[in-house]
Amino acid sequence: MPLVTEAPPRRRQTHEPMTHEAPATPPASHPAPAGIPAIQVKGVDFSYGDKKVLKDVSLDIPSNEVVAFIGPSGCGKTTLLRCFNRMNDLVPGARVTKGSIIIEGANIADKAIDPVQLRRHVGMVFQKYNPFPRSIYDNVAYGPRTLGEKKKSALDEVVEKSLRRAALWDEVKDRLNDIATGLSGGQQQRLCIARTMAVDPEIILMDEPCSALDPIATAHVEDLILSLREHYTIVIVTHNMQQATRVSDRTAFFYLGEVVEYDTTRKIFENPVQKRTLDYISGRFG
Ligand SMILES: Nc1ncnc2c1ncn2[C@@H]1O[C@H](COP(=O)(O)OP(=O)(O)OP(=O)(O)O)[C@@H](O)[C@H]1O
Repeated sequence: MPLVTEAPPRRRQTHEPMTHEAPATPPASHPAPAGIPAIQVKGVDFSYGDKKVLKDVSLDIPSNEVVAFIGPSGCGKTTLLRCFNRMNDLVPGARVTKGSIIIEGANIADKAIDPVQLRRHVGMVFQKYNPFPRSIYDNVAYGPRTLGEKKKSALDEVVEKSLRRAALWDEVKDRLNDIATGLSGGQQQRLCIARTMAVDPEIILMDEPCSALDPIATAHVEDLILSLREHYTIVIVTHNMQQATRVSDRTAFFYLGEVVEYDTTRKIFENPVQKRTLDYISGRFG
């Protein structure tokens, strides 16, 4: 089903719409047909109060790719990421003042879009892992339970599937009732990714997901990101340019609220067109 009932179906037929009417059956993942971007950003300006922080940003994020946002601090990467699931709605005075963001063929600013449903389609993983102080099982089962799933067998299934997808199952299968905050940092971040996946999003936003992790835990999460591309579209904000080269298919370089250059990651890092991109990736500023 599409995000809004009046739009023609463009993606998964079984997916719950982002409008208020929720179907009873949990959806299955079906990536968009090739050629339809998962996210289209068209000429977006964004302001916090009267401070404009994004200026005429346009880019298409293809389905089932990993797209990295890079650029110096304060250039608007996280702001754009948080536009994709309307997290900025929670910030007083924050708003898109021009342009549109299209996900699954629907303008996500449309009144028919329910932000809660939108956040099911567009999940988010934060910089600082933030599991609930409850069991490993309960963390992953939380989303499906909130959506009304009560059957133990169905919850068991989604918990196992999500933990397997997060490459964590083998490490935690014998202690699912242990408190989640007792896991290592890297395991907690992978648990948060499993929790995000448990409600079957199509897009996962990651805001510097490895910045609080040591190199080994970072490597695990990077491997995970690469394996998840098969099922999800991933947008990752990172300050780590090696990480962008390791995990992403495309990279957007932001500077002072604008997208200076957006291309395949190889092109951005090996042969950028813009001098500012070259200066940034070669460490001349930032
Ligand atoms: N809640 C807010 N209220 C007001 N201004 C904000 C808010 N959040 C961010 N900003 C400002 O918006 C601009 C862009 O911030 P944003 O966090 O999107 O940049 P960023 O590129 O992600 O930076 P970093 O890499 O440091 O996380 C900055 O000038 C920042 O100070």
